Amino acid sequence: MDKLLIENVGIITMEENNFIDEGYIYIEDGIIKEVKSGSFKGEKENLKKINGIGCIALPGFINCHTHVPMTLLRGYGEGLPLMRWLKEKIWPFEAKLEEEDIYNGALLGIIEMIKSGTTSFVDMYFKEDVIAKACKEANIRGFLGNPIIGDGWQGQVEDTISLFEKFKHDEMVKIFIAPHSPYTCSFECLKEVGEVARKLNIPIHIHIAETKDEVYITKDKYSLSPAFVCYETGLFDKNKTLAAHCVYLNDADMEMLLNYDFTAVYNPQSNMKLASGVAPVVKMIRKGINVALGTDGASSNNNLNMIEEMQTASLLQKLNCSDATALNAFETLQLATVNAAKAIGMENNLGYIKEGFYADIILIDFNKAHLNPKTDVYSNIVFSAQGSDVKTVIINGKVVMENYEIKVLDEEKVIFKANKSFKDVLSRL
Ligand SMILES: CSC[C@H]1O[C@@H](n2cnc3c(O)ncnc32)[C@H](O)[C@@H]1O
Ligand SMILES: [Zn+2]
Repeated sequence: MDKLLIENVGIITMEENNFIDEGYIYIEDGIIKEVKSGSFKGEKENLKKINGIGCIALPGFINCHTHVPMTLLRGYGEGLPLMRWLKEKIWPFEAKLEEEDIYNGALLGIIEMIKSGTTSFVDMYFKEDVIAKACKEANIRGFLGNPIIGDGWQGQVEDTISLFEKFKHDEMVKIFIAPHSPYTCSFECLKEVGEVARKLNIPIHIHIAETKDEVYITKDKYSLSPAFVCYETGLFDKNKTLAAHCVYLNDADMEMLLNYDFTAVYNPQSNMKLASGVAPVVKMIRKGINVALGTDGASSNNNLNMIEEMQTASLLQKLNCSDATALNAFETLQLATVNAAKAIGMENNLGYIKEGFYADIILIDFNKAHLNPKTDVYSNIVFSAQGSDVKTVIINGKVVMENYEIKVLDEEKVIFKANKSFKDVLSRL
C-alpha cells in the first residue's frame, strides 16, 4: 500500500469556514484518509512524508476548458478578434499539425498546468488519443474530447465512440464528447451528439455564445440564439453539458438552461484578449447556474495558469458590475475547484480536501513577501499569489512535482521538442 503524509501544513478544505491553521493530510493508495489539525498519531512505517511547513494545501485546480496542444501557438495570431483569428491564422496552422506536434504541445501544456497547480483539465482538440498518452505519462487527469466540427462530423462521432471504448476503464483519462459550437456544427450533428452522449453517459463539452458574431450567425441561420440552437436539437436533454464562454447568454437562455445539468465555463482572459466581451457570471450564479473556470487555449490567453485566471475572473466581474463585493475570493476558488468538480461529474471525488476524496492536492509556499501577512488566505491566493508559488503537486496520491521540481517528465526536453515542433509546422505552411 502507498502511504503519504503531508504534515505541518495549513489546509483550505474548501468547506465553508473550515480552514485548518496547522494540520496534516494522510493518504492511502491515492485516497484521502484523514484531514485534521495537529499531528498524525498513526503508524509511521513505510510512509512517505512531505513537510508542509509554511505552506497551505488546497484541492488541485480543475481547468474546465482548454485546448492543451495550443501551447505551440502561444504568441501566434496576435491582435485579432475570434473569427479572423480562427480563419486567418489558427485553422491554417492547425491544418499542418502532425501527431508528434500535438503530443509535444500537450506535454508542454501539461507541465505548465502542473507547475501552476492544475491537477485535472477538460480538453477539446484533435488526436485526443495522443493527448491521453501525455496525460498518463504525467499522471494528470484528462477529460478529453475529439472535436466534432464541420462536414465530417459522422466520422468524428465514430472516433469519439472508439476513444470512449478504449478508455472507459481508465483511472486518469475520461472521454467526453466535444461538438465545437452551434455555428460550426449542423442541427443533425448536434442531435446525434446528444444521442451518443446519453447512450455512453458522458458529458458534452462545447463553445456557446462566445461573440456577438456567433449570435448574429445563429439568429440569421435559424432565428435562434446559440443556446436555443442546442436546446432545439435536444443536446441538453438528460446530459451533463460544459459550455465554454457563455458571454452572450440572455435571460431567456439562462431560464431555459436552469432546467438542465449545465455548467457555464468562464474564460475571462481569452474573452478579454479576443475582445469577445464579459460573461454575465454574477447573474448566472445568482440565478443558480453552475459556473466553473477555464483558461481556453494558450493562443488566446496566453498561458494555462489557473491562479492568474482566478485573479482576472474576480477583478473583471467587480469592474463589470461596478461592485467591489462581486465574485469574492472564496467564490472564485469555488469556480476552480468545487463547481468544476460538479461540472465534470466528480463532485464526490474531487474539489475538496476531504476524507474519501481523491488525493489531488497542491501546496502553495507562503514563505514569500507577497503572501504575508495571512489575514485572509483565500484573498492571498486569488489576488496575491502567482502560479510559480505552487511548490508541490500531488495527483491521485502521486507526487508529480516536489519542491518546484517536476518528477514525472524531463522539462528541458519537453521545452526543446515543443520549440522544434513549432518551427516544423511553420516550415510546412
Ligand atoms: C477543433 S478543436 C477546437 C478548435 O477550437 C479552436 N478554438 C480555440 N479556442 C477557441 C475559441 O475561443 N473559440 C472557438 N474556437 C476555438 C481551436 O483552434 C480548434 O480548432
Ligand atoms: Zn475554446
